[in-house]
Amino acid sequence: MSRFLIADIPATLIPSANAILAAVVITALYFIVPLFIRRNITDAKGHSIPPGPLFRYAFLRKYPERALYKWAQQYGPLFSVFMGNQLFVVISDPQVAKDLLVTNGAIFSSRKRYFMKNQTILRGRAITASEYDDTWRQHRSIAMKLLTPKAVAGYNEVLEYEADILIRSLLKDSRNGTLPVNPHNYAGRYALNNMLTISFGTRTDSTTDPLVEPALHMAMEFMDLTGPWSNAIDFIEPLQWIPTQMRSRGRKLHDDLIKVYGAMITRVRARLAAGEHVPDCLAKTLIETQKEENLDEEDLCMLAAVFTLGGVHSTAGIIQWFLALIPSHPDIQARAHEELDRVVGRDRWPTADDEKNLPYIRAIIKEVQRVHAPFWMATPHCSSEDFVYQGQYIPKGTVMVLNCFSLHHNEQRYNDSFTFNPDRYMGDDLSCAESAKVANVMERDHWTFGAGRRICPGLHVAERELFLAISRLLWSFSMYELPGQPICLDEYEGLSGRTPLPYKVSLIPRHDNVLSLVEQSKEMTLEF
Ligand code: HEM
Repeated sequence: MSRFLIADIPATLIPSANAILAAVVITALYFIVPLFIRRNITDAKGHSIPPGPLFRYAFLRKYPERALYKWAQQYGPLFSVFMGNQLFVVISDPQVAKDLLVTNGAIFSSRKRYFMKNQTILRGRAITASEYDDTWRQHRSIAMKLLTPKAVAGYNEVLEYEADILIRSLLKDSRNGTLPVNPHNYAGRYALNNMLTISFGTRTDSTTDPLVEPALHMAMEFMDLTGPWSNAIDFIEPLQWIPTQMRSRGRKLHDDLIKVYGAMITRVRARLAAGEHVPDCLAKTLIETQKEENLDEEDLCMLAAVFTLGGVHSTAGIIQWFLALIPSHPDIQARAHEELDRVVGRDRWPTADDEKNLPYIRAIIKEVQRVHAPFWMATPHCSSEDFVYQGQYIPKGTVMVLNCFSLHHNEQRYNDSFTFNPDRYMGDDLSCAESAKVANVMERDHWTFGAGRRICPGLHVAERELFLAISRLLWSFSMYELPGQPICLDEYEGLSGRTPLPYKVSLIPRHDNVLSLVEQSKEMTLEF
């Protein structure tokens, strides 16, 4: 039997070491390069996905809106970018936003099953994490019943009371304006109490109440873990299989939400069972309709939690941005004070009824929302069917991003868009909810609450809260930066919901009636 020896192969047929090396490199590149370089995707008719940057990204962690703004200038109002294997399409033009998210809302209203937010923390629940399906419709419609303009009118007394308490706590803790304050916990407790009242019929009675810290911490942790661009773990699947710190934080947050809000649901249930009076609130509605609506315990917790997750950090963030901005705009502050003195006078607080007569205050609030929208990328939607828009292909499963930063700095819509200028909203009498429905999309005030079928269901209550807090802050105080401590307006905290870096502000009461009015409002402790 003859044996085959390498030596028998003609020398010309034996690959050289260089050729082997080249083959290995080419094979490696064949498999590795696509992991880093975008690929074109076309439909059967040859339509390509929108243009976009050459590379794929694992995350865009710090200030992603700045990258989106640059790319929008380079690639146009509809561009695409790959995060790992996930295709993102970014909308930076008002008409495109309307055409896709509103007119074609049946196709562009789902949510991607992000690993951190949707799968780990909220487990597909809490409205915001549900795909566009019957569960989402059912849960959203339950929540909406508590958030209609009529329902909000019913909470007016509570919201006004909490606005009094906000002013009272600031005045007290600043020793009538002699000490500077960091507004973080005050704005946070104001928004938290409003949401606790609507969700559980309860409130916290001081900034040191044991619920304030965990509730604000969970809201902050949620914002930090759920940035739509910030987590490599969302886009690189193998990272999801190993026990990383991110994964543990996500799981812990899920467990904490169930523990804290589950205990509160249990408390409401026990009180109802004992025949005690429980004010009308989300938890009561959920418990009473649990069987009929076929909700399990986790649905209850997550639905109750989403009001504080969605409604605290956002509203409190805008109040903090307002207090950060206004001291460096003394002319704007003076005009607001003049309007309040003229319309409301100095003997009483501004109330919700005054809103229509305070156009400049309304304009300030809209302008703060424009220049400091808490969510520069709103909450991304996801397409549930293939779609071709103006010759560009958007495959099913694409993450659709509303690029609010670019929309809010569109020079055609907002002249000198990087300047804080409330005057641009003078003459705009519409609420944010009304403005979201205007026929000419170039006249919409801003995109802070998102767009289409997923638009924020809490916008009526948020608008009322913001009006009461901001009009009363302006009515009560003159606001100043501390000498040598300018407040930073460019940097911020939060990978999803943005809040200013910690700062202190000096709040000087404008007149004696501030003191006498707050003395009339006592902090109320509710039995819970
Ligand atoms: C100034 C305060 C607020 C801002 C800026 C804000 C902003 C947003 C944005 C941008 C979205 C995503 C919209 C979209 O997908 O197109 C959203 C969704 C949502 N918001 Fe708000 N929000 C605020 C207050 C509230 C409040 C007070 C509540 C609850 C009472 C709330 C509950 C929700 C819920 C449940 C969703 C998910 C809706 C869905 O997926 O169908 N938000 N919000």
